[in-house]
Amino acid sequence: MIRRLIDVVGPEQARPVRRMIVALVVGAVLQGIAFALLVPVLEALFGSDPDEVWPWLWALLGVSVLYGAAYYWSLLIGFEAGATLSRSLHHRIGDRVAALPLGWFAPERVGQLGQLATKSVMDIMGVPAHLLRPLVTSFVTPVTVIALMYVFDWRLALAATLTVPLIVLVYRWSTGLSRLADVARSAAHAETGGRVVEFAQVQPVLRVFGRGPVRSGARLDDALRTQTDASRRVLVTGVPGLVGFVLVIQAAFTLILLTGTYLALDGGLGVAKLLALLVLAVRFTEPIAETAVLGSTLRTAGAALDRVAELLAQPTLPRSEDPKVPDGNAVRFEDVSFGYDGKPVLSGVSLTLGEGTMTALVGPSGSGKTTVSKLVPRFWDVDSGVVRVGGVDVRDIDPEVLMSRISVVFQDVYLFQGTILENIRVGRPTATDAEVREAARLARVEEIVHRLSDGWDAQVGEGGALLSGGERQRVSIARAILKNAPIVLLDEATASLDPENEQAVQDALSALTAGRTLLVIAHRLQTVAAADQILFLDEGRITEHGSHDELIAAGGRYASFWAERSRARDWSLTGQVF
Ligand SMILES: Nc1ncnc2c1ncn2[C@@H]1O[C@H](COP(=O)(O)OP(=O)(O)OP(=O)(O)O)[C@@H](O)[C@H]1O
Repeated sequence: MIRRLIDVVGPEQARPVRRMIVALVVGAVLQGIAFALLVPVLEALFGSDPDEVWPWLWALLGVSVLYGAAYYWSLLIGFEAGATLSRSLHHRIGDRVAALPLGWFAPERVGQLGQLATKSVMDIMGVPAHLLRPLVTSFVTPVTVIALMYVFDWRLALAATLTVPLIVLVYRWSTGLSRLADVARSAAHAETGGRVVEFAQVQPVLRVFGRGPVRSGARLDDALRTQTDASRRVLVTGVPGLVGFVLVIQAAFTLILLTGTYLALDGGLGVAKLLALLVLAVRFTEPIAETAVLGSTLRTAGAALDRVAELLAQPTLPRSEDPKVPDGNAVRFEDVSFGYDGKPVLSGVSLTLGEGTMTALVGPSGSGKTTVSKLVPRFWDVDSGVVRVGGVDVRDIDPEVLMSRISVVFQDVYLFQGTILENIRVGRPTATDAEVREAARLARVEEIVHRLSDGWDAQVGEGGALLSGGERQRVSIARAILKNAPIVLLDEATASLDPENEQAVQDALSALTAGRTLLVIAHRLQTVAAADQILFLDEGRITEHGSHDELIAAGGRYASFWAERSRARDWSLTGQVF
């Protein structure tokens, strides 16, 4: 646990943790010595000359004062270590997150990250202040006590030593039992959390289809039942372990008691010394018994450490040692293959997006269109082949330079809590107010602003919840216009927009895309018709490419698709139609 903690906080922040451990060990040894001094104190008190007690009493007082000082010192370091730990963990998590490839940020990961930066960090912060002390004390104090017992009576000390392996075994057995049940309970908690969210999200769909909350309610009920069962299992499996551990400690004490009584009856041990050693034996077992209740807290902290360690071990986006500057803004894929977690998605894709031209990418759902667009800004790196921007492998371009050349407009637009202007300014934080307003005008965001009661100061709500889908996309296009990057990657909205919004989005796009290298994942007839070239992607391969006329003349899948869709009135190039 301590080694994992030091690994996670990093070597430079490990010093306060190490100092804390030293303070705790010193404190625990002094505590053990103070307990052991009770033996000569009691012996002297019950002996023939009670005055002999004074030197021992002074020694006990001295050790107790030193123990108090060590305790105070460890408390101070504990608080300092907790604060340093939280700062260092947040920095390390933040640095790693900033260096992770953009593809890592799937929605579920973002949720986990929130948990990690709050709850897991809190759990780890508590380790120095609340866990290290009992952990160190429960080990070091009994060891000191046993070692000093050997000074007073080796036979009783031996009896105490013999109980140690048994205590360790039972401790391992009891924590092993609870660990399995704890894991099941954590999984059940997570599942219930997910079902509660689903239960809330699915309400509109179920009610619209007249089903009521029955099905998802049943799933939630199942999850709650599993959670209750898992919690009961924690008790059922945890309690025997706990009771077993307490019993073995009692047994250890009884063994020492019996040995001592036997030795006293035999005349080999004085009653005063026996009493004193029994007091010592109590001090030997007490700290160990206290660790029994720490099990679940220890596992929680251990799990938090594992989660943070896992994030810190995520590979970051490799940066070139010798970055090159792209010459121009054409984009080329050369024999690119790529897969997610070993599952191939693109194989042998070669394509060219000429500088200042528009390319429409069409194909069935799941054929890999979005993946193609995400390889350009290095959301992921290719498995084989090369993606080039301006003739340079994107892996050899400084990531900031690469991103400065690319604007991305996805379907799922995220807006920050704030005003519309603040949201547009994200495109180029150094832009003047006039530039931001001009971008807003070109993307037809001005019209939205006029409709809102607070005008430009209106808040968009978290995630842009107070705007419609089409309006959010217009704000996102305004951001891209303000950024003024020469390469634009655009995932055209599949969701139907009302005619007014649709026209506004089209106008906004025209303002954004004029004269740029444009890759558009096309879903609308007019977009495909306007493209300089069309690429047809099927199962991760470009199966057809050319202009609209060429592809129609070739009579391939694009042509049949075209014929079919031309018959339909409100058509779209989404996957279901293929
Ligand atoms: N982050 C990811 N992790 C794992 N698999 C993924 C990920 N993103 C996409 N995939 C898988 O890769 C394949 C291609 O997905 P992609 O989104 O590129 O297709 P698409 O042609 O854009 O589909 P659509 O038109 O439906 O958006 C799909 O099978 C998808 O399930």
